[in-house]
Amino acid sequence: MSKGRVSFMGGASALAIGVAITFALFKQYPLRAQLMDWSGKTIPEPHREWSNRLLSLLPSPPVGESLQTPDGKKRVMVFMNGEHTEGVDVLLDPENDAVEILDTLLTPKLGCKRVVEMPDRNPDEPCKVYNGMAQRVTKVAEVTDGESLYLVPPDRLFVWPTVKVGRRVVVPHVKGKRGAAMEVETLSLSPRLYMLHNFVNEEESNQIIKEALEMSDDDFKLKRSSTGTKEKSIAQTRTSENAFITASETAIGLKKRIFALLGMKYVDTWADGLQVLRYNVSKGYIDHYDYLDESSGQDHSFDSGHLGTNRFATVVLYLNDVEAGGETVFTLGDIPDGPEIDVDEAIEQLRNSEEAAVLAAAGVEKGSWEERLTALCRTRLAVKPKQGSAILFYNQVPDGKRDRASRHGACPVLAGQKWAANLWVWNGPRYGYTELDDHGRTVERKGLEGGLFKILLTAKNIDVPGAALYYENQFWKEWEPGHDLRINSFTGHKWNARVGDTVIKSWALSERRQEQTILLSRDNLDAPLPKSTRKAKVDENDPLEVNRRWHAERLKQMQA
Ligand SMILES: O=C(O)CCC(=O)C(=O)O
Ligand SMILES: [Fe+2]
Repeated sequence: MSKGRVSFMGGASALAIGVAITFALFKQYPLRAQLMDWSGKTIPEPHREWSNRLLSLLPSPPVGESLQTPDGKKRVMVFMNGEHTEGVDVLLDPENDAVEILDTLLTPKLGCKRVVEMPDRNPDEPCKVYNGMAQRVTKVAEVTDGESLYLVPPDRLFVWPTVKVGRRVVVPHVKGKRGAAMEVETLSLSPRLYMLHNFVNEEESNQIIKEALEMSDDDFKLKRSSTGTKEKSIAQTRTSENAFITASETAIGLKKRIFALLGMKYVDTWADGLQVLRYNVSKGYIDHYDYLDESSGQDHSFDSGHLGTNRFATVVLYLNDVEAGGETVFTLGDIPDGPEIDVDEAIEQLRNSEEAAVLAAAGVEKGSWEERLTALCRTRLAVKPKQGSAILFYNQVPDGKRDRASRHGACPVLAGQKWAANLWVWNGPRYGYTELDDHGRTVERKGLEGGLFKILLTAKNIDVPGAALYYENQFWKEWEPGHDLRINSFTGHKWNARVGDTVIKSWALSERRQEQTILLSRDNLDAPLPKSTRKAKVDENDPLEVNRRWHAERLKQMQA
């Protein structure tokens, strides 16, 4: 709330709006705050210019104040996306329901507008209106008297409001196979972190674990993570085993449920695959950000605060109960009570506790990241896994910029085993499914109109030694004769085979058939084999080579 800018005025006044429809908006109640601009100057009623500056409008009603809603009207508080202060008090008239233009009326009044001005987009496009359960509302009939509404700019996504820690909201519209009601509980305001109670049931959890264990495809099956490493080596800072489940009925059901909870329409390419994680004793994941670096690629803009796309929200599903440890910790998060304990002191405390022996027995050394993280897990904002629950947090703030407070890690397991699954949801098509348009905006790759069709591709090399498979210009995998590659692909994808730098064969997948095979053999090449099939020696530190490795790794993850 913008303290110091609040003034009160008596009397009542109604704002006439220049539209033929008679929604009663901004009715001023006795002792309610007046409209003012950023400088604190009161805006005289006849001259109210509704601009972005007016976002500092009104404080929430004083707690405990009860004001009667005039007969037949609905009284709501309207806030900007993700906010819970500086809302405006609005009266809606259900009689105008037929008009269905809630957005158009509310938007200019709060100064809600596009975050990024685009020459080819209408600057006056109204903001979308959501209720506090992530449901889009367009008619007064869908509004409940007394509830809060949220305005979401046309180029942004709804973000769950953080009203206060401990607040619980039931979400009956998010369907799932469950007995008990699904509830969203606010755990922290910064980062925006929520506990999703009863989000997955036991049967689904077990099914996902089973599918991860049964997976045989080399690229997706349960194995040590290679995130942040050179190809084929394993990560030392992420010691869980991961598997990507991309297409099973249970995984897709969970993905859809997550999108519904976020208030988003389900689009497969707006999320990575469901990633199943298994952590044994002492295993964890160092604190990190889920969003990708803005400099990560030239062919995609990761700048989500502007025209690009990046990982927007993360949901971590807890698939079992963990005996000890295994929390998800937010190392920069606000802790509800008590002063923050300094890291060194926390490590000291840990070394004097019984847990130190557990870590030592598992080979965790003093001074290691595992030790530091375990210490932080005891002293920072941390969520204990509980079968059936999940957490949601946002990696971006409501205007799309990266949220530095979203840094988190997986605490080393201290007893038992932890099974979890995560979904990284993007604020648009994810990397690998995009191209940049004339404005540098990340858009869905052309040629994919009409919907993506998923293809399980088998790549067979009959007799061309030294070949490699490329996804457009990006290295995918070494592809030697006799070693079939199994790939999840989509219509519109372009693959090619190279020997050294020479493209010897290309394929564009256009057929909407589920299982397809591409064949590489000496007698069906597009270009002759280069003279020497011996591969050029690679300089590991060459920036292009570093970039190529990065792309190959990211793509493998995102392809899932
Ligand atoms: O396992 C967890 O609790 C968190 C995992 C995580 O942060 C990730 O996979 O990005
Ligand atoms: Fe993460």
